[in-house]
Amino acid sequence: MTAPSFTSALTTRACEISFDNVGKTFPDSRGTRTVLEGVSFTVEPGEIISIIGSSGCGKSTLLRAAAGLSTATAGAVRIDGETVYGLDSRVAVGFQEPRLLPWRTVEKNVALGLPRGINKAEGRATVDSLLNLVGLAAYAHHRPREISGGMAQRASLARALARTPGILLLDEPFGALDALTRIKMQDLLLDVHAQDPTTVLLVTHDVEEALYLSDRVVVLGKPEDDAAATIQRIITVPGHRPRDRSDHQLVELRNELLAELGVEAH
Ligand SMILES: Nc1ncnc2c1ncn2[C@@H]1O[C@H](COP(=O)(O)OP(=O)(O)OP(=O)(O)O)[C@@H](O)[C@H]1O
Repeated sequence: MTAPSFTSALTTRACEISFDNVGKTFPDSRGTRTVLEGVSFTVEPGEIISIIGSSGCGKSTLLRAAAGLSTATAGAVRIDGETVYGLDSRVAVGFQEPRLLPWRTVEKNVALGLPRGINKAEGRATVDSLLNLVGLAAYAHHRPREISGGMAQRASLARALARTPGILLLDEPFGALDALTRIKMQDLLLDVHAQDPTTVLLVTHDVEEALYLSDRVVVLGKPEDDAAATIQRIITVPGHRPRDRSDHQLVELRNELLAELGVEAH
């Protein structure tokens, strides 16, 4: 199924985001603990990059630093060359939970993502077009409790897109959805990106999802158990989107990555 075309009143200008020797140290009961160290890579404008790695290795920590929700304790995150110091109007973030306001309708929740200062007519046109895009036009006046989890996640994606972000940061956005809904959401994200190719940085536990969606996959990991995590390798995914999920090259790469993450795949 192809999503209806998206005609926003606004246009996206995809940004570059770069990580320059990024590190993060947290205080803990024994003093401090360095979770991430020496992370350097650049996401080109319009590129989709996934970050994978075992649980607790620091994927969300890296994304939070990119979102300006926390600060890197070493190195810098830069958007189009400018260091990130806090929330940036060019960035939108989507999480595993839809985080919709329960007392607002779907339409009003999506409108929350609109950039400040946008005029009413433009805002309305953008929200209508996004609701169409994510297949929620008929549910515009419903409250979050009246729609399914998958629909709520689509509303959340629409809210992130309402900002026409130069960078879309997604932390396990489809992780809580059933397998079928997850596949539909992945294809929706690809449709949206094909129509308006913004820069996407996605954290996922799902190696298959990373390979299906991304231009490149960043593998985070720890060289030793008690060390900080850093980049193990960056893989350029073969082929072009939309990819064939059963492509033998992808299946082999998936098995190789799962083995690296400590899972034997058959
Ligand atoms: N605010 C914080 N204070 C102290 N430690 C933290 C804080 N946030 C994260 N950590 C620690 O940093 C490490 C990395 O956490 P993070 O959530 O980034 O990992 P992750 O790779 O996203 O994990 P998962 O895949 O399980 O979601 C964890 O050990 C976590 O306990």
